[in-house]
Amino acid sequence: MLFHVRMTVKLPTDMPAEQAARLKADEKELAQRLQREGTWRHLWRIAGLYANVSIFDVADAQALHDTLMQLPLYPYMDIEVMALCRHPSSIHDDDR
Ligand SMILES: O=C(O)C[C@H]1C=CC(=O)O1
Repeated sequence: MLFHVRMTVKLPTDMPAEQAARLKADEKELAQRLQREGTWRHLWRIAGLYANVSIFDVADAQALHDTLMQLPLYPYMDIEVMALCRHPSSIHDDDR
């Protein structure tokens, strides 16, 4: 099942730089693993914002929830989710 996810990162302004750098590095490692595994299908920066638009490919809403909760930056993100289904005019066989 595909989900459109928008994540907006809001790190506390008083977070020590080292802690922020560690969180970002851990997030990057997991994000890249999930992309290699096919779970995190698309990851785009929203221009001008510390935010992204992503497409996740997971079994169901529970699996998406569990994946998002694992993200190191999860406690510092606002997350909006939209469930997606196949568009009848899509030419992409893997849109499901
Ligand atoms: O930078 C972000 O948008 C937040 C998060 C998502 C992937 C990643 O590496 O960090």
